[in-house]
Amino acid sequence: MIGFIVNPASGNGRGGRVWKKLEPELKRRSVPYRAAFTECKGDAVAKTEDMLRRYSLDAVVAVGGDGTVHETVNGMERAGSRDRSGRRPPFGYVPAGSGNDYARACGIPRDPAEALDRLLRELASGREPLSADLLRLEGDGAPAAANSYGFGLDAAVAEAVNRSTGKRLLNRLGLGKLVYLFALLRALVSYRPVRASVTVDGGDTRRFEEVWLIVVANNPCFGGGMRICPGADMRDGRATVCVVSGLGRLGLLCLFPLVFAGRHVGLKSVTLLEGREIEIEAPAGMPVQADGESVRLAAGEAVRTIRVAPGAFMTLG
Ligand SMILES: Nc1ncnc2c1ncn2[C@@H]1O[C@H](COP(=O)(O)OP(=O)(O)OP(=O)(O)O)[C@@H](O)[C@H]1O
Repeated sequence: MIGFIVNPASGNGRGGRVWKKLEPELKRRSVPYRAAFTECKGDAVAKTEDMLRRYSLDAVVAVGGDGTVHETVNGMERAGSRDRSGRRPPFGYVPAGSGNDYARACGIPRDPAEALDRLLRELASGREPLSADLLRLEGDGAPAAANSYGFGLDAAVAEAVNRSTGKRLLNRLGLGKLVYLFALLRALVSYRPVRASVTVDGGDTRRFEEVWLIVVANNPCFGGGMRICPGADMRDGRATVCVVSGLGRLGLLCLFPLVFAGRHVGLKSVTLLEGREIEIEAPAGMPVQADGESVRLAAGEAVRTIRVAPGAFMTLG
């Protein structure tokens, strides 16, 4: 049996529409399944955990955007990645969000019927699912990340979007992306870069001035297709770190379009590092996001450690 975690609100309601296409297909193919529909933020964590505790599953499949991937994978983590019969069902994904960075990294088709077909074929093949890494941020209750953690400007944008009161209305009008654009423009004007340092695998500490953002990534893209860490690979047991620092607002604006093609690599203001354990020392109030979802950390923490958990979950595709 396959357990589906469906976020009907993802992608401005695309999640609900995608499920309406998937369900008849599952019935037509006589695929046994259970579906749980998320109702609010955090619900996919609880519903995934519940699904795993109650059933023996061949796979747990998220239908939604990167936020749904994030919560589903964290729900699997909470259940110890095991189902009712003690097996480790693999994670599968049918993209229905607006960004879909996880799907990009895995080469999962954007078309839901194709994504489902690929997933079912893989399950039927009997091949061993691939193992994938997770990123874990040390600290009480901090969620794991499937794609990336971001510290700084990008996290300030995520925080502003989460708080936005007009988001629901704009989503209903199909203008959800405008919320991100407004939040980004505002952050570009108001965000103040900070001083920070990064230590990788206990080596030399690198110090940076005027830091706009630090991304620790498992996958190349974040923010809906920005190739911030082009070399990141969720199967190599390592994280890629990208630090954007030492430039003014105008410089940052010019850098922006380059990131979509990964052409920012090599610029003086961009530092890429790689390792298994990343220590970031930054002002305590620096905003943090995990897979695009804003994260609240205990106040006063100035040093954050992120560890790669190699092969922490199994994945289809
Ligand atoms: N029924 C619901 N109504 C409103 N929000 C929901 C519901 N279920 C889940 N959510 C929240 O919706 C948010 C967005 O989900 P998700 O990230 O999957 O979609 P997206 O933002 O459209 O896609 P992407 O992150 O790929 O751009 C998440 O914060 C999630 O917790």
